[in-house]
Amino acid sequence: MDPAPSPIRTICCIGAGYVGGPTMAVIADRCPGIQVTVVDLNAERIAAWNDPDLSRLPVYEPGLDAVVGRARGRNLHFTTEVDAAIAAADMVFLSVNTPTKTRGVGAGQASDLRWIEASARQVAASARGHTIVVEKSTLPVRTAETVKAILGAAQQNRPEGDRRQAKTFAVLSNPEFLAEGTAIGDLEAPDRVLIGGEDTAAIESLAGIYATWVPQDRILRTNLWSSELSKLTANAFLAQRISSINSIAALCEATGADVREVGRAIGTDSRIGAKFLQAGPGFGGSCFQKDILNLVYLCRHYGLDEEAGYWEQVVTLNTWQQDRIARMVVQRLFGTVTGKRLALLGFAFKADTNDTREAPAIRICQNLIEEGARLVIVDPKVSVSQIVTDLGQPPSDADGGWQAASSPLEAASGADAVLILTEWRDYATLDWGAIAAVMRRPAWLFDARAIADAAAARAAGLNVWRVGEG
Ligand SMILES: NC(=O)c1ccc[n+]([C@@H]2O[C@H](COP(=O)([O-])OP(=O)(O)OC[C@H]3O[C@@H](n4cnc5c(N)ncnc54)[C@H](O)[C@@H]3O)[C@@H](O)[C@H]2O)c1
Ligand SMILES: O=c1ccn([C@@H]2O[C@H](COP(=O)(O)OP(=O)(O)O[C@H]3O[C@H](CO)[C@@H](O)[C@H](O)[C@H]3O)[C@@H](O)[C@H]2O)c(=O)[nH]1
Repeated sequence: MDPAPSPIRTICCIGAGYVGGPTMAVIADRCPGIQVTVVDLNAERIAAWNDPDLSRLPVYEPGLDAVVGRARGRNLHFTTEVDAAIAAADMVFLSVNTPTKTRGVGAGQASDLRWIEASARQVAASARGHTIVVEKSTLPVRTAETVKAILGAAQQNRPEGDRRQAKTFAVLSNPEFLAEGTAIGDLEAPDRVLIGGEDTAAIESLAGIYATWVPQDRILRTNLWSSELSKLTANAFLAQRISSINSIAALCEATGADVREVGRAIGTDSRIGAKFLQAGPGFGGSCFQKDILNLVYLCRHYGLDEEAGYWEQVVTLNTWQQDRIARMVVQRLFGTVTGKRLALLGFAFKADTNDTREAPAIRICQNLIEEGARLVIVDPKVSVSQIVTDLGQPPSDADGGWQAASSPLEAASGADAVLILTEWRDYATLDWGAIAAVMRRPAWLFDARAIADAAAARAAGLNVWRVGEG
């Protein structure tokens, strides 16, 4: 029989990123009796988490500042002292990055697990007594085997004569389903919490933490492999819906149908559901593409080539949608954008985040830069230095260059077109009369999010293209 679950008093989370930071902040907020320490090798990031000015946290998420403000210094700590935090912890979350491999076997598809391995080795070296190790990162199915093997070697690696208490470990999978921009709401009221494992006491220790604020029927327990695979599968299904609706958007444009009407018509079927049917410039973010490619790689690894091809098509269609939008802009601007000023509204991969990882804006901008356009980019949360990194070139006013603007009106000044790429709420209420007045005619609005007031833009004399509108 498994021993009774022991209450958790100290948590260490390795990785103070978009997941580690908000997730641990909510746990600390909801469980004042648990000391939570978030560690990272990146000293700059840790300093930002400790910044007394809560508007300067390294992750922008609505509501995060209030949660951090309540818990930080009380039972929520951010530090670079990784080993000490692991040694003090009853439970260690691994919340490190797992990007797609860029070289070697599986490059372009498989997950790069070097950070998971390094953090597991650090836990193996620094843990004391019994430690529950929780995979919070998104991982290929069966990664827990690797984590267990590394932790298991901790005992064997002990120097002879080491009389300290033996180290023991339990490994759990507890993937995170938060979406950026709504992370705090998702964490405070999740659809479900998923815990995979073999050790019942460990599972119940972790379930006990969540049960502080999550109803029991939303805490799902599975085996390790189902838990790991469920995370990849959830993202694959969500991304598949976006590629599906984007493919229909193109057909709507060609036939006179309207993708929003089609979305509403199919979304009211309770078997389909209304969510994730917004056509747009393609999905971005650090997860969807990486996780589907990982699924593709796993299918191929297990000899399931047809399945691999099926899922791969979701990513292919997404890239096609981004290229299609850039091509369409060029085509409508008389086949050339060389030397033309184009205002780009929104650079983040979705609204309410400063994250630009895999943002569709990056590829669309690169395509337009390649065509010689002069881009003027504005985003309420993305820094100029981030855009420099993403586009791989500093601002310039040359053909094939980009500059930053501080408002949509400034970006539109002298422009032939405004292109909306992120659905920031402010873009729904832009003053099209004022914008049209400063643009060069004939002028266009290309609304890849279908968020702007198209009637007002048309009334102001702009030509309007909206994604999915025939
Ligand atoms: N971003 C999301 O919305 C989201 C949602 C659900 C799941 N995930 C998954 O969660 C994981 C983390 O994602 P993220 O967006 O927070 O990544 P991130 O890059 O923002 O953060 C990861 C952090 O881990 C740190 N790190 C790496 N190795 C370390 C080590 N050995 N010791 C200490 N720190 C180390 C890095 O410095 C970095 O700050 C990924 O597997 C991702 O797929 C992400
Ligand atoms: O109808 C829709 C919904 C989303 N998107 C786009 O899809 C991308 C991803 O959006 P979203 O899923 O809301 O944000 P993420 O933060 O990437 O969250 C996803 O990826 C996370 C990381 O794995 C998971 O935890 C979440 O459950 C999953 O929703 C963004 O570019 C959105 O603009 C659309 O184009 N149309």
